[in-house]
Amino acid sequence: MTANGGGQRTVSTSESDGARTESTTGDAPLGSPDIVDPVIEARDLDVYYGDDQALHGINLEIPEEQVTALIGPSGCGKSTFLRSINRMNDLIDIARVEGDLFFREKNVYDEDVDPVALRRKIGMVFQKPNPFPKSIYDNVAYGLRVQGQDENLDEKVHTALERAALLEEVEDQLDSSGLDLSGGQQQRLCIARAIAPDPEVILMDEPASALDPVATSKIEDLVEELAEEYTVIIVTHNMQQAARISDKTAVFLTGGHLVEFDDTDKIFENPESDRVEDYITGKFG
Ligand SMILES: Nc1ncnc2c1ncn2[C@@H]1O[C@H](COP(=O)(O)OP(=O)(O)OP(=O)(O)O)[C@@H](O)[C@H]1O
Repeated sequence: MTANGGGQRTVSTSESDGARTESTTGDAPLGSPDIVDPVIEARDLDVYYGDDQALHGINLEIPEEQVTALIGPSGCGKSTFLRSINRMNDLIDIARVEGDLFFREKNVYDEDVDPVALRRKIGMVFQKPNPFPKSIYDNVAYGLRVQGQDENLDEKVHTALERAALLEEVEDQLDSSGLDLSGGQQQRLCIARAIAPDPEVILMDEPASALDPVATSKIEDLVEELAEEYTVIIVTHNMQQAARISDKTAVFLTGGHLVEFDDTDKIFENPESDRVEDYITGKFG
């Protein structure tokens, strides 16, 4: 994978309200609310798989401690964008990133960024629950041990399970295999594993799509709770889910373009783009 860490970028700061307004080489999506001190910032981000361009000139600022939903039809690049944030696309040989992706104003594609350290700060939860074939305790402790964060391990494991709304259900069986839990519990275990190292951002790629309605509802409640402490970015196919749990919504449309980004209520009640309105109202996609 290659990346251009030195994209063109101009930033001006409005002194009146402290909000940043930016002009870049690419177009901002419609809507584009002023985000003060964004945690994640994409500037003219292009992603290619071989010769195929999956994302075109993405400009997006993600606010702190809110839930941002990424929605759009299949193949529009939602997962690609999510994976570019913590460099999971590095694991795909033919993936190539151009443009800038900042985490707290540091370009994550700079040469001095260690992707493993980055993923501690920007954790990820996948569509299909993927616990390790280990005990519940060891699933959560795994990342902490690898990172040498094993002082007060019991306390950290308990805290992570509690934050993932799983502790009550498993506290008497921490030595049992994580694989013996239900699908919904396994997904909450994966969330506990992701938050144990105390990240700032949690990326979620359709975390409830493999779950039944009750388990889905628990994950949705949990996502809203997590946003009190973490910045959550969630890909979902389920528009009702995006409307229920997110504060901001980014709409990607076919061809890998980010068309509109705004407060979730605005996107669902009165979007700027006719194409977004057609998508939201089910006319395509
Ligand atoms: N590993 C890969 N190798 C080659 N092309 C890929 C790869 N992953 C994704 N793509 C292509 O990139 C484009 C965007 O895919 P991506 O999975 O990011 O879309 P998506 O919006 O998340 O789709 P879905 O909602 O179906 O999961 C698609 O054309 C897809 O075929």
